[in-house]
Amino acid sequence: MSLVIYNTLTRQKEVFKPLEEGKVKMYVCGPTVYNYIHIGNARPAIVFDTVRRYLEYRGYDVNFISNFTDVDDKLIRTAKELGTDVPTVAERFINSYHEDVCALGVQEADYHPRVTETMPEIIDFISKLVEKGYAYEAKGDVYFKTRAFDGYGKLSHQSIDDLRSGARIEVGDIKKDPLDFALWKSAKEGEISWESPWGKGRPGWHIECSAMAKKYLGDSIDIHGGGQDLTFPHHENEIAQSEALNEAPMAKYWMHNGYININNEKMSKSLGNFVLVHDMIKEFDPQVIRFFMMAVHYRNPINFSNELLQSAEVSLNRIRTAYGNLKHRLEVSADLASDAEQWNEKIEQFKQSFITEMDDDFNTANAIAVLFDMAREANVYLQSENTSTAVLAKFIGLFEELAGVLGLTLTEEKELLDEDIEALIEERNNARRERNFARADEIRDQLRDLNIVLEDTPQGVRWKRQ
Ligand SMILES: Nc1ncnc2c1ncn2[C@@H]1O[C@H](COP(=O)(O)OP(=O)(O)OP(=O)(O)O)[C@@H](O)[C@H]1O
Ligand SMILES: [Zn+2]
Repeated sequence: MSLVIYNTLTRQKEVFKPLEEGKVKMYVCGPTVYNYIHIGNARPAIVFDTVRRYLEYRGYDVNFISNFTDVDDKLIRTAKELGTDVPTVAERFINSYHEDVCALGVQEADYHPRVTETMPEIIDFISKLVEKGYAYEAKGDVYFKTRAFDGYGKLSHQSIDDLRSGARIEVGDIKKDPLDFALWKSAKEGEISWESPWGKGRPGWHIECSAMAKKYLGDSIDIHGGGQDLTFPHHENEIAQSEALNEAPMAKYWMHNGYININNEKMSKSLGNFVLVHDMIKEFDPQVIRFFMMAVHYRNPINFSNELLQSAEVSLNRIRTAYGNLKHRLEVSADLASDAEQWNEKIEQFKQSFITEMDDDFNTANAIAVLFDMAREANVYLQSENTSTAVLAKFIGLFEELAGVLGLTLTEEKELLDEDIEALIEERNNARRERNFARADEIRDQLRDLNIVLEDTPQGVRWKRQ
């Protein structure tokens, strides 16, 4: 069986075959860092983190790049409102982005380039487009000449004539065609700006991704991803810029995640109907939030509600409980079983089913259903008193392996309360009095793993959190 991916470019599932065997070059459009991210913005972060994890699980060497848009109109406006400058706003929200998505189990990309550190490459890219006749300068701005690029509209499956009839030149526009878009914008008085052959200014939004993908991954990449709303115009424009310059397909597979809606309307900052990750993770276990996203196929919409989150919690707990019970049995019981081979085979089949589901365009919803089946079987197995330690360990190992591919951990990380710590210390004191040093050491190690250090003093045991 091989992995198939739904490609927005061809509107069908295609067998995944990377440009270079065993390697995957992947670029995902990242956030504009002028605010905390909402749960909708978290979806591409979680979806493409899972895509990356699964590709790695399947043995690919993945090079994953995701940008930060750290200068644009919204950042300039926010800086003004807060009475500070653009780099300060960007730094603050890049940090919060990392904190929020890290809580959701998202691993950092191999690199997160920023617009402000890619200026020479962006300016060079635009200059070459002007040289090749794909772009023109007008009053300090530079525009991409859309009609000069043949394939315009191929990603969003729209003809250039239809697009043109729907667009019109606004009053005051200096571009020649309504579909032309800005590659470079001249600076207004007092705005953050960079020197360029066209005077002081800053890049338009689309050009940054073309320049960064080329700089870090080369002219052609394997997977380009982002939210569905980026298909047009952002990704269409990226294709026009990159393919006009590089004369090579920008990406082989274009992947887009569906929306998180609220009351069937896209969650977005402009509509004001958003829930911030920053606030949500104070109330909900972030793993439950991740599970809730994984429970739906990435191309389908999700209508966000607290009830849906609560049911995700119940579902995740079913898997966690089975996993916890297996671990407990492994700790307390001897190796007693006889039909281990049959069970080992059964467990192996769960792994194959999980892979089959994920190979089908990363169908995490069905992959989770496999985890449920496995939890049910584990519970059946635990009903027998004669369990084999090898089978228990195999169940546990596979739960950890497969949950790990989805970025989930199955143990709830509860913070120990002071009373819990003191109770454990008391138990350790008793163990020592009874000369049960093995148990006493075990408790010390358990606390150390939770970053709690014990100090034996003449006045008794003292403890502190590290
Ligand atoms: N409701 C949503 N559901 C799924 N993905 C979304 C949603 N809203 C934004 N995204 C995605 O989040 C990523 C970050 O985008 P960006 O920072 O530009 O946010 P945005 O599109 O400006 O958000 P908003 O629409 O709230 O203003 C993009 O890939 C975008 O497609
Ligand atoms: Zn982009």
